[in-house]
Amino acid sequence: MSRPAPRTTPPWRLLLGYVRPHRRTLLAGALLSLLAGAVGLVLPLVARELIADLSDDRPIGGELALMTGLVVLDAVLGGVASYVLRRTAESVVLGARKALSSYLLRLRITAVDRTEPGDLMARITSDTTLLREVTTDSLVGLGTGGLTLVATLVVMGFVDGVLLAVTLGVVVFTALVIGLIVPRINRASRRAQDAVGVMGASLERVLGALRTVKASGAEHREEKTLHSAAEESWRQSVRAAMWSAAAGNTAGLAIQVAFITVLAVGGARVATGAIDIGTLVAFLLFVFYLMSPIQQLVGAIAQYQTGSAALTRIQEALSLPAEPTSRPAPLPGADAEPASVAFTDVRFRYAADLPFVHHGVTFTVPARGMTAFVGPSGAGKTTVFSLIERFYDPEEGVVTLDVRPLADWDLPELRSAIGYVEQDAPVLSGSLLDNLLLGNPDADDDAVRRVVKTTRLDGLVARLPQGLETLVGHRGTKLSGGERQRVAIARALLRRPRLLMLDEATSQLDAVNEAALRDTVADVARSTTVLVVAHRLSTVTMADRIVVMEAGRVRAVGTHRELVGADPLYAELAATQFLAADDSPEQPVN
Ligand SMILES: Nc1ncnc2c1ncn2[C@@H]1O[C@H](COP(=O)(O)OP(=O)(O)OP(=O)(O)O)[C@@H](O)[C@H]1O
Repeated sequence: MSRPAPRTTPPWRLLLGYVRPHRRTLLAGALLSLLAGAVGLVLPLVARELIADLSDDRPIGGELALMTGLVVLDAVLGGVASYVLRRTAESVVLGARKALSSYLLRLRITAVDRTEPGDLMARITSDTTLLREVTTDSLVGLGTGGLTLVATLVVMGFVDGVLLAVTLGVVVFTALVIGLIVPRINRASRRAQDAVGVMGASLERVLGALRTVKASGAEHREEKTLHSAAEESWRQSVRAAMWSAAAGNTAGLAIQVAFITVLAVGGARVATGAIDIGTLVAFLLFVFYLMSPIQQLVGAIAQYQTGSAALTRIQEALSLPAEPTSRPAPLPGADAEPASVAFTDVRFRYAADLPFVHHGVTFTVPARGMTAFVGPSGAGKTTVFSLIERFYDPEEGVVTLDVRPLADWDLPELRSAIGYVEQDAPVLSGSLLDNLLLGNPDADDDAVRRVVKTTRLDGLVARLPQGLETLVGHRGTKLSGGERQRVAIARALLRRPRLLMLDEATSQLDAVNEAALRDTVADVARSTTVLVVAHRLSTVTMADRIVVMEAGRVRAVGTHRELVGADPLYAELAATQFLAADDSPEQPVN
């Protein structure tokens, strides 16, 4: 699914969209089960023949063979039908899961900021599962039940029109009652699924920070939140079950009422000679025969309500803003030129109801060399990187890469030019090698070895039992903070980016590793454009250019030496946090 589904799409259309690719198999399954039903209907007729032959002392071998054949055929047809239907239903679930997971991977970061990942996970795992029953019970039930109902009513019409009108009166009245119940099933199912989403979100929150939860002694409170979400889901599911049962029983009751009414009206008609007693008996049998399709239909409608609540939740996820689909772009080649970056009067806020973070940011970074961003916490330094990656778009002003506005870039092409080490240097579960290759799966062994050496991970790799194949645990918990940072840097370097962005990438490193990485970064900066958000002056003093930011504005740009003299804020930062101006190596501004 490449476009968000419009909010107005009714759930059944969405369902048909998922079912359409499997309509032939679904139809085949439905026909097979109808056929199995028809074979089942023939059996009593053969049995009647058999009994007649027995009482007339005629041989019954033929009927016995036929009945055996029919029983086997019925079982085979029924088995195949249920396999085909179930398989189709699983394919529908698969289709929905694939569409939804592809879509969620393309979500815009603005959408991710506004949603709970745990709830989105519940939509992919739990809500899609509900489509299985909707496909088989609901769609097939509606088809086969509806068909049988209509066929039976037609036959009943031939038997006696007046009695049919009486039966229809009862059926229509029941339909109205069930029509009142159905929205309640939908509402309760929706709330039950929402509660599952809340549970997913709470679980994700707790498991993502279990150490902090334990250290804060918050298990008990978190447990309460989880339990109350689980209980809410239970309460609402039970409510849905109650209304479903009420709908089913209403259908059963309606048949009894129809039976009594037909008996009374039919009896009167027999008394007046309008119909004979045989017709009345036949009609009453048909009334009972109606029970099965009506209950099948009611079951299908009730099931559809649960499914449509799930479909609505799926549809909501598919309506979140996403990035356009496009082919993955190749990484820049070894001879690719470094990129230049410029911000012109950029004004940006994370959401319309939040204050502006950038109030007209302007700076230019030429190709090659290292530019450091410094300034107080919250000044908007990390936001600069987020805008360059196009996680967000500025409200006003222009950001360019290679003098080309970012809006004119193909997104994968833009991102393939950039290596980005985030502030908290995330490491994904999997092996160390998986993590290194995340940004460049085609990197050869040599490149990996080189980058492992330059980021000083070689000691770690040698120490680990399975070397690069060692699993690093959920979020890289088996690594130290400094090791995680070096993995993140190695991953970014392996992409051979035209622009390398490091957000406090050396903050957790010890002095030896930091010095080594500083040399590596200085080396990289000779052939690539490097942007660093720096909190340490050791990083800053080696920069070719420093951009001092304060409260969403650029205060000053210059070298360490220039800024210590020219910018009071920078001088203060240097005096309190960093080093003295003399520590600056002689570096020209590009
Ligand atoms: N995803 C977000 N949604 C809403 N507000 C955000 C988001 N990310 C950052 N902010 C806000 O934007 C402002 C600037 O954040 P930013 O991370 O760019 O600052 P920074 O200069 O990098 O700070 P630090 O040095 O502390 O990392 C902060 O006030 C922050 O609360």
